Amino acid sequence: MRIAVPNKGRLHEPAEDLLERAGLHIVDGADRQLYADTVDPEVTVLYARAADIPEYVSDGAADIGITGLDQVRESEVTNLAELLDLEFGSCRLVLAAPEEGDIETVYDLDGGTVATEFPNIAKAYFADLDVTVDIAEVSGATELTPHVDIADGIIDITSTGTTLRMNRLGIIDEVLASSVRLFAREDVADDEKVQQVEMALHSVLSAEGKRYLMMNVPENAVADVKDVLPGMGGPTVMDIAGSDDVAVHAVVDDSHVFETINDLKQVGASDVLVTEIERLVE
Ligand SMILES: Nc1ncnc2c1ncn2[C@@H]1O[C@H](COP(=O)(O)OP(=O)(O)OP(=O)(O)O)[C@@H](O)[C@H]1O
Ligand SMILES: O=P(O)(O)OC[C@H]1O[C@H](OP(=O)(O)OP(=O)(O)O)[C@H](O)[C@@H]1O
Ligand SMILES: [Mg+2]
Repeated sequence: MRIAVPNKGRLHEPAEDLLERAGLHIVDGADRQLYADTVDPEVTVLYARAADIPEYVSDGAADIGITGLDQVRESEVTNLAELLDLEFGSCRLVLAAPEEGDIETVYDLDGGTVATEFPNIAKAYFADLDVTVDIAEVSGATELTPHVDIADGIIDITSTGTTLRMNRLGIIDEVLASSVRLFAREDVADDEKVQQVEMALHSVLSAEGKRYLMMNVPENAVADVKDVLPGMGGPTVMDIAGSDDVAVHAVVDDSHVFETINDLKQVGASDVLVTEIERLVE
């Protein structure tokens, strides 16, 4: 089973980091530039450009891929199944035009030209709205094109909005909200190995924003402690050898930890430990 992972650019590091945290450690292979082994002898990594990954998975060069939804849509391959939203690389593909120009809605672009690195997404977007435009395909610096009379508007990625602002371009419409996805070729999506990888990555996402609380509690205060804990399911209660206290363990949302610890102290808990959770398999 082969996973295609971005080889460079902004998605490379977070994608590798996620595999690491999921326990799918990458072992230095002979040629890490192209392929790498993982701790699981049945799973290898293929490093590829973010834009090529959907095609590679579709064609069988890899079985699973990690890349942006924008790249999956642009590739127009139809045999992929999305397994997970990996919740990084979030951005929006937007239609934008010069702020001081006379283009205020998408319909003002009818008969005009739009520059983009995403010609297939752009064509589908305008076809849907029945707006006729020429698509000028560019490979970067799209934001410049309206200022050098190459295009009337653009469809491009924005995240902080800095680049659009610097180029005095205003957003007219959102074309696609994107983030990085885990996807597999449909014919292998239900395979055991694919499911195992999905579960491993999912467990990392599930643990995000959660904390593990451990504390000692007098036996007669356990009911009060349970009332205070907002955690998932009931807490785990364990005897402590040679003590009248019991140990209570629970998983709590990070956003509730501050308040919960104060409440726990009030009802008699002591020696409260808060730790991070690496993975959570539900
Ligand atoms: N602000 C952003 N700009 C560009 N891409 C983003 C942004 N935020 C998230 N992404 C995601 O990252 C993908 C771009 O990956 P790519 O490998 O091209 O990275 P890059 O950092 O733009 O590298 P390159 O130097 O090759 O342009 C996009 O398709 C999108 O899914
Ligand atoms: O809203 P912002 O935070 O400003 O981000 C958007 C910009 O980032 C990307 O460019 P990138 O840095 O990838 O350079 P590139 O055009 O060379 O790919 C994208 O093409 C936009 O230009
Ligand atoms: Mg880029």
